[in-house]
Amino acid sequence: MTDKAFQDFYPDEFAHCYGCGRLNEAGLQIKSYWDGEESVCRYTPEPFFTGGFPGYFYGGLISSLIDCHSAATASAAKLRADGFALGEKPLSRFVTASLKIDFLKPTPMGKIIDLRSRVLEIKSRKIIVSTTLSAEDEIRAKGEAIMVQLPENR
Ligand SMILES: CCCCCCCCCCCCCC(=O)SCCNC(=O)CCNC(=O)[C@H](O)C(C)(C)COP(=O)(O)OP(=O)(O)OC[C@H]1O[C@@H](n2cnc3c(N)ncnc32)[C@H](O)[C@@H]1OP(=O)(O)O
Repeated sequence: MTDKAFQDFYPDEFAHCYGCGRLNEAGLQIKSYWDGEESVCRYTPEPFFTGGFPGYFYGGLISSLIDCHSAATASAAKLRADGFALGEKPLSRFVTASLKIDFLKPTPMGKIIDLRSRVLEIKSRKIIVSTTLSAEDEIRAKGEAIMVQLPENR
């Protein structure tokens, strides 16, 4: 058992992403954890991440959160599928091959954003992750990401 996040187990060279890199001081530094078969991430948007209407969250950041949480979920799911626990070996790095976002309802600023992901498919280097983004207990956006594991030599 560990209270560390998935992103804490990325090797340093893969820890500079704007959304999830723990070594990117100007980044969002999101943190993802297992909750049974789902992964979770909680984030409160900074006030300047406002979208086209005051009081609502910028859609590009919604996409970023879903993207980075999905990538971390893919990495952790691969480790788990290979029979290892978090911390037993560094996570493999997955990158986004495809990302589809449905914006279902506006997302209010100033509220905790709750991301939940499930793995739909693991096939060799490819993992498909489905994610919901909620605020105030309502789903505001959904995403489906195709994540591909970087080959060792990249
Ligand atoms: C320190 C060193 C760092 C070095 C980092 C260098 C790289 C950094 C790059 C990251 C940047 C920074 C990080 C970010 O910012 S992540 C966000 C931005 N993402 C990127 O920049 C990724 C750019 N794309 C690529 O590098 C390649 O296209 C990847 C690696 C994704 C796949 O190319 P690769 O040749 O490896 O894989 P493959 O062709 O054998 O496909 C494998 C499987 O995936 C399926 N598939 C693929 N694409 C799609 C698609 N669009 N829709 C649906 N499915 C797709 C494909 O059908 C197959 O499935 P299946 O047929 O087996 O079922």
